[in-house]
Amino acid sequence: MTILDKIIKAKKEEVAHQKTVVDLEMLKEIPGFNRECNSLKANLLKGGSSGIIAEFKQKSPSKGDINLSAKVEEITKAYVEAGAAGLSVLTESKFFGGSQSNLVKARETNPDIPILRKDFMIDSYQLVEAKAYGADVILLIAACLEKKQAEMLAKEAKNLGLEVLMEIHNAEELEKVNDFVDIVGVNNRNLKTFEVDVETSVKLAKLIPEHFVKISESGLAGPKEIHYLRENGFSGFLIGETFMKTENPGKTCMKFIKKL
Ligand SMILES: O=C(O)c1ccccc1NCC(=O)[C@H](O)[C@H](O)COP(=O)(O)O
Repeated sequence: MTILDKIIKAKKEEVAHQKTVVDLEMLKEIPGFNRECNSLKANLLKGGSSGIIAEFKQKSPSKGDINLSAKVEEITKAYVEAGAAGLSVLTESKFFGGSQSNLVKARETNPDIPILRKDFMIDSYQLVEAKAYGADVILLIAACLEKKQAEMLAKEAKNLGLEVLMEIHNAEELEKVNDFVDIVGVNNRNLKTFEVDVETSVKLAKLIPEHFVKISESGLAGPKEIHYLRENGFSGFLIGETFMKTENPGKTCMKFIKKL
């Protein structure tokens, strides 16, 4: 069983359980559900944008514990002050130590910044959750979804006013990118070996249709890589560990952005 298989198995169980705790109608009554979303796409395309999507990530399958004592309000506020174009908040708990409550807190602390709900989306229930708890953008991982399922989830997300980021790891997965997708993300992390290689982004960029906003994800460690990726057509850069592993993630993010 691959790590992705394990995550999706656990996610199916979690979603089934969650539906029995908070049903769809209850979710739709949460005030956040009727919010107007902030646009990550617009922020990434804005002149002078850092393009940095700064992630709140406390642990991961590849690195284990990263920063378990981190406080989401403090760090996301500092990321925004540092000039991040958007935030990414992990809500997957078992493998990444995330939570819905972190998403809610990040939203309350930072009302105007686009927030990506970073999770493994397999069911429309999770889209309603994402909207209600404060996300503006949802992630669809091509490797976890059938083509039809990806299209249905993307369409439903758009109907809720959310933006859609679809993540690919290879050229074959590009065929799952559909007309409802706003942003295509190339993940540099090989999910079998956990190795990261920026060349994955550069190679795939040439195959992604021009009209999609492109972001590069994972393993980004320094401004040089960001310049190289910009030269290759990327407008956004999703960074977690490089910031979160330091004593002061907000300060590290600020120093990083100043060097861009
Ligand atoms: O980070 C992992 O170990 C991981 C393992 C399996 C599936 C997904 C995984 N990461 C999700 C992400 O996309 C990253 O959190 C994100 O791109 C930031 O990456 P990084 O800057 O390397 O923390």
